[in-house]
Formats: sequence, C-alpha cells, structure tokens
Amino acid sequence: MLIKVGITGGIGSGKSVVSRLLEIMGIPVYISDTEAKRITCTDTVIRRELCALVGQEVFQGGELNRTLLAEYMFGYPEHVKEVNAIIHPRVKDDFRQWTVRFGNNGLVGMESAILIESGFREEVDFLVMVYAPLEVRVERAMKRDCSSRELVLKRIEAQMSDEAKREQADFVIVNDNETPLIPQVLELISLLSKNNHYLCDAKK
Ligand SMILES: CC(C)(COP(=O)(O)OP(=O)(O)OC[C@H]1O[C@@H](n2cnc3c(N)ncnc32)[C@H](O)[C@@H]1O)[C@@H](O)C(=O)NCCC(=O)NCCS
Ligand SMILES: Nc1ncnc2c1ncn2[C@@H]1O[C@H](COP(=O)(O)OP(=O)(O)OP(=O)(O)O)[C@@H](O)[C@H]1O
Repeated sequence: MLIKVGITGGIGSGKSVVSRLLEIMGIPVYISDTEAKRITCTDTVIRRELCALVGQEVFQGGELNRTLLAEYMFGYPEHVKEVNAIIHPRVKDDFRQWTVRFGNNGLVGMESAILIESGFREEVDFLVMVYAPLEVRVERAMKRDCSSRELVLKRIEAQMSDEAKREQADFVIVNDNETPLIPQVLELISLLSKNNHYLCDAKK
C-alpha cells in the first residue's frame, strides 16, 4: 500500500525543512502551495471562475494578479472560502493523479499549511504536525520574508491554532532549535515504513 503522510504546521514552524529532509531521504513530497499556484495559473476552469468572482483584472496579460487576489482574500474569511472552493478541488484531483505514479508501495508526503482547513485530512493516511514555539516562528518568518512582526502575527492569527492542528495530528515533530530534528524525521520514516522492506535477505 502507498502510505500518504500529511505535513502541516503554522508559518515558520519548519514544514518546508521537514519536507526537504523527507525528499533527501527519498520520499517524494507534494508541496501543495507551489502546486496550487501552478494550477491557478494554468487551469482554464479556475481562470474563468476566478474572473467571474473577483473580476477580469485578476488575470492581467495571462498572469495572475497576486496582489489583487491577496487583497480580495486576506481579511475576508468568506472570500477565502470562495476562492478556495474554486482552487482546492483541482488541487485534490492533482494530488490524487500525482500519487498514481508511485504505484502501490512506499511512502509519499503532502505539505500544506492549511491541510486540515482545506479538507485534505482524508487524503492522507497519517498527519504530522511540525511544531515550534510562537516566538521562534515569528523570528524565523520575519528573517526569511524580511517581514514585520505585526504582519507575521497577523498571518498567524488568521491560521488555525496549533492546539486545533494537534488534535487532528498523529505525530508531532518539534522543531524548536533545541530538539534534534533529523532523528525525529528518521523515526517517522521508520514508523511509517515498517511494512516496506528495502534490504535483501542475504540467505535468500
Ligand atoms: C492569494 C495569493 C495570490 C497571495 O500571494 P502572496 O504572495 O501575497 O502570499 P503567500 O502566497 O506568501 O501567502 C501568504 C499567506 O497566506 C496563506 N494563504 C495562501 N493561500 C491561502 C489560501 N488559499 N487559503 C488560506 N490561506 C492562504 C499562506 O499560508 C501564507 O501564510 C497566493 O497565496 C495564492 O495564489 N494562493 C492560492 C494557492 C493556495 O491555495 N495556497 C494554499 C496552500 S494549498
Ligand atoms: N531547525 C531549524 N534550524 C534552523 N533554521 C530553521 C530550522 N527550521 C526552520 N528554519 C528556518 O526557518 C524558516 C522557516 O522555515 P520553513 O520555511 O521550513 O517554515 P514553513 O513552516 O514551511 O513556513 P511557511 O508556512 O511560512 O512556508 C526558514 O528560513 C528555515 O530555513
């Protein structure tokens, strides 16, 4: 059986770092945000529906007007729902098609900050939450995005809380700059792949 593991966590928790480690260890990971952005720019049905919802200007010269879409969405939870109802079903289909290429064995990942909110929980067999304390996340996001504390906190407030994510998760990876990260990722792989055998028996 192909085992699908979801990787979620708030801004700056370290999802991308964990996904990268999994990829280095040979586990393909579907990065939902990247794929959602690709699909949004290429899918004609999404284009048509987004134009009908937001206005024709949402695509300019064939390119998505990210500023306009961001202005339309952020701060308006109803708008976020409407936009996600257009984009996320296509992402779900794309993820399902992506998994087919890996056959019926092994382990694959799906990374998304909004995995639970987007209704992708049922798409994965296990869910891992990457956790870091609030202050660590704020510092990391500010440094990475050259962002202000206020902006990072505003984005954090708009996301589902860590407590709510933890309730839905099967495992927590602590990425707090103190707990060693790689042993946790190795243990996760080992736990999830206990039925996958890679080593040949020397006696057979
Ligand atoms: C709306 C867009 C144009 C804004 O782009 P921008 O470069 O300004 O912001 P960025 O992508 O860095 O996102 C900013 C923050 O908003 C959150 N966010 C992004 N998209 C969504 C979404 N669809 N629903 C809820 N939160 C979102 C991100 O987690 C991030 O913390 C862009 O995020 C987008 O194309 N989103 C659609 C893709 C998507 O649904 N991604 C979410 C993961 S599946
Ligand atoms: N254990 C760590 N040690 C040092 N730096 C780290 C560690 N974990 C994450 N970082 C750094 O913190 C920043 C945020 O990490 P990352 O991009 O993986 O978070 P994320 O959860 O994917 O965030 P977002 O949802 O905003 O994309 C990055 O610059 C990353 O290199």
